[in-house]
Amino acid sequence: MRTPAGGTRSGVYAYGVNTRTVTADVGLEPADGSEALAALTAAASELEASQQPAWPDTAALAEVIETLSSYPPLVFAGECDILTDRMAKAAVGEAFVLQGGDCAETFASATADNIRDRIKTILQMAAVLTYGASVPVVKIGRMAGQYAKPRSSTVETREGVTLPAFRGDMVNDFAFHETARVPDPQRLVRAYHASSATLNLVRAFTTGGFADLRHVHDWNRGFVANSANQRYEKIAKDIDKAMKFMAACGADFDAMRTVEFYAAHEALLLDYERPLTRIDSRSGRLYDTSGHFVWVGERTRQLDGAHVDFVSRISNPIGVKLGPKADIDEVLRLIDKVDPNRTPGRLTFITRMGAGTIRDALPAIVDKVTASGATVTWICDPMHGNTFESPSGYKTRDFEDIVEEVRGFFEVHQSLGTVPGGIHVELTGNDVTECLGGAEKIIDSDLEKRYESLCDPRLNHQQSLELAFLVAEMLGQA
Ligand SMILES: O=C[C@H](O)[C@H](O)COP(=O)(O)O
Ligand SMILES: C=C(OP(=O)(O)O)C(=O)O
Repeated sequence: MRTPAGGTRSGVYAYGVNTRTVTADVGLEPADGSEALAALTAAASELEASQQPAWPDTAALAEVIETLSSYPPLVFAGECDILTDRMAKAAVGEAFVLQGGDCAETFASATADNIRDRIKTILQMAAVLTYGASVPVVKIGRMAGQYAKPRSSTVETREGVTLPAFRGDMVNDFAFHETARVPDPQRLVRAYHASSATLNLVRAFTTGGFADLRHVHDWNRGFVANSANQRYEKIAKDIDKAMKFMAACGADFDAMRTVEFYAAHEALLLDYERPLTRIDSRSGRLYDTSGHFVWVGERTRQLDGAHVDFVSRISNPIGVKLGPKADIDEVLRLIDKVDPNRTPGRLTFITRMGAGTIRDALPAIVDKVTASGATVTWICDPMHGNTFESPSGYKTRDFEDIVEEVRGFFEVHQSLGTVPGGIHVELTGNDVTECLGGAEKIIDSDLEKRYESLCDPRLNHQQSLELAFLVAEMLGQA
């Protein structure tokens, strides 16, 4: 798509992302990405894409894809590039990444209070981690797009009735009846609007004064006072002292009222991600404008599959999940495919091995990747390798296992001289009872009290902060 030279700058062009329909008019001949975009679209029909819904109404789907293609980008190419730089810093220990948010966002829970509380939790965690790591924390919400889920089974059976599995609000409804579970492409459009509203609020909260470090520190003091844990108290007191010292030195706290905050989700539903992929008019490169950072999951990272092909064609920073059975040759080929130019910050491996497995499974992978000369960012997801069914029948995780996997992650990297670049957690700002343990000592019989996740169990507000204090200790010792 070449655009005519001369004229005035269009708003869309100014942010560095061209839509398919908007022609920028800026006196420059922007790079042409139309061939790359056509190839990306063509790959849609050529490659096997796992974990996609069987949309019953393909004409309705085609209309929705057209609609999404005409909508404005949710994020901008320039923002994605900044995040790539931040991820590059995390790869070499000059930053630490905190990715967190719901397992599965829902349309109903995209409320101002829920979004505020999740951001608040992430900001509180980030303040503690910044102190522990003594480097900037890159804050990334698992939000504004995390509406689709890969499933172990295509169906769910309850009391002898078998229906299609719930695949996330972007696909079907959680209610267990036949019509609710039929994949409805209109939900892709709803997901776009819910993501747009969420991002709007995220941008307001993170730039409008809510994120002021002084408030965040006060919230943490409140948490520590209630927790009565001396280890956390010590860290909070140390942060207090550091802030007083900074104030005495004349630090401008007003300049710390805003924070950078990025949005991430699994690039699972290609019928959503492809139409939101746009040409960056500065460079002609493609960006998936549905989120700043997108990742490919453990179930969809086939080398010759559509997901890996898709992310290899876009220029966002990319994550790939690696489970305990990840094959090292496959991992090296993934690097060649997703990061052929070895761009710092481009590729993040999010390892999710399990607390009992990480010390055995991770070293060989990190070692071989390092030996290959590639620099990737290593992030620990201590959630997905530690899920089990409790005696009362809830899918849960134990807080101790989660902490233990992060501890193993740090130990492995320390022993290899490589960099533990961040953590990726499923969390909520609410007081749910989904994961066992933590200072509140949630036990199996508590799970039913407030189990609200529609898929996997999340850390609640309190458990999330505890994790941050414990990881800050690990960072302090690293
Ligand atoms: O979040 C990850 C997966 O979508 C989830 O663990 C799959 O859950 P299932 O095994 O219940 O399908
Ligand atoms: C599905 C997820 O994880 P994984 O691909 O690691 O199982 C997830 O993070 O939502």
